[in-house]
Amino acid sequence: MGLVELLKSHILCHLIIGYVFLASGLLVNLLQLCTLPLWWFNKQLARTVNCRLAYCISSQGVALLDWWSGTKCTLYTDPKDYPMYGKENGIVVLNHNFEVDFLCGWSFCERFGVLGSSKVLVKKELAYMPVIGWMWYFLEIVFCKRKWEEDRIAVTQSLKKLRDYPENFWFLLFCEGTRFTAQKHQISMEVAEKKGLPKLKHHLLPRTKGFWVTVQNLRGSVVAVYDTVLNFRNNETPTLLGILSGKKYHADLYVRRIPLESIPEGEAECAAWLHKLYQEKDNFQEEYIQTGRYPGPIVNSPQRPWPLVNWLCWSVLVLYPLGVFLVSLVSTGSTLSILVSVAFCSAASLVFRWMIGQTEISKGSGYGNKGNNNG
Ligand SMILES: CC/C=C\C/C=C\C/C=C\C/C=C\C/C=C\C/C=C\CCC(=O)SCCNC(=O)CCNC(=O)[C@H](O)C(C)(C)COP(=O)(O)OP(=O)(O)OC[C@H]1O[C@@H](n2cnc3c(N)ncnc32)[C@H](O)[C@@H]1OP(=O)(O)O
Ligand SMILES: CCCCCCCC/C=C\CCCCCCCC(=O)OC[C@@H](O)COP(=O)(O)O
Repeated sequence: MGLVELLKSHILCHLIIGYVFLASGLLVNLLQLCTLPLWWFNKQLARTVNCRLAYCISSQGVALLDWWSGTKCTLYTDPKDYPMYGKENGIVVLNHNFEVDFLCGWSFCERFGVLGSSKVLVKKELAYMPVIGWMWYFLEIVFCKRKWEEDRIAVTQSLKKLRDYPENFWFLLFCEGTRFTAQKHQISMEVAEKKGLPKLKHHLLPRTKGFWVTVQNLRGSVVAVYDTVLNFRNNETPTLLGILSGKKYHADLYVRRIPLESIPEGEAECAAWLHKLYQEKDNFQEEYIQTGRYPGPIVNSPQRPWPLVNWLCWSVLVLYPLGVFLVSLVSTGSTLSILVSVAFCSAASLVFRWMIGQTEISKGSGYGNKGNNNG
């Protein structure tokens, strides 16, 4: 292991990265809170300002993936569709097998200039997470309880609000509703059998209601569905802790652009369309496993330097006062103030570790398991 690798895997580096993320993130959350009065005077301006502020947070995740760990993300897509990416609103349908799929998603959003405005149908539990959950609130992210009777009205209302959003956005849907595990797969295939649907080898059976309600409510504002399949080379299953330790991975993303007008309007027809899409996704996944490639050519989608610039700026801004504080603490601080500071740093480290834990599949929800949500 070289010196740089050793440094990247050192806990002190992780603590510094965690401190920069939490301190800058909470500052941004505070700035977002200050934009509240603006919503009454100029809603569109408030939304644009919040997109820029959110970029300051999510692009730190991209900096970690692209610049710190050096992970490469390769895009397979039709070159004819490429110029449209980032220039129109799209619904992204992605497989949900990996702990860092959201980071790869963010990395592509960054490359196409839609990182600050990107949206997702996300489980309500994440709304309470400091920094990211609070940032999402100001981005008008759509939260769901994964209980349709309770979600139907709230999700529809949130989606309707996005119709006049002033920035181009991608709306991410993990239609499987939860991360892939062998047990959840087996249960969802039992459901597929009962419903007379063909079995899927690499995906859980998609939940169709969220997709239907999203397509219906964003029609006219969203132009296309981006069917996307994500995989990592060499059968790797990357983790956020691995990325934090500087481990380099190689992601391959397949994107297929489908015009929204080709998707049926009726609920049953739309559901059938989505089931067919997942059968096709399953075939692309199989092809990747067999050949290490997707259909279609690789298109160069270059990284931009802004996530790194943003990260360095925030690091200077929050590390300098920390340094000054630590020097004065060591030189003049009482034992009590040193103990309080140590306790505070330990609590912050625990919060950061807890946030990372939210990405770990082994700590995932029981949604989709037997006895849980219609399983
Ligand atoms: C060029 C590059 C392009 C792209 C780049 C890629 C991406 C970048 C884009 C954007 C990035 C933006 C942000 C990313 C950042 C972070 C996000 C990170 C993670 C958060 C994600 C989540 O939180 S996922 C969980 C929440 N989301 C969802 O659940 C969405 C899917 N779910 C639905 O749509 C649901 O329908 C629902 C949530 C709306 C309602 O849930 P409910 O459970 O009530 O669902 P249903 O009513 O649909 O379920 C009941 C029906 O399902 C049948 N059933 C029962 N058991 C099962 C089972 N085990 N599996 C499957 N189906 C089952 C049951 O029989 C019912 O059937 P019906 O016939 O009655 O419908
Ligand atoms: C330079 C600093 C960089 C910091 C990098 C960012 C670190 C942020 C730490 C945590 C980010 C948490 C984001 C959580 C979003 C991902 C969670 C997720 O993937 O949810 C799973 C959900 O779909 C389904 O849940 P279940 O599978 O049912 O359970």
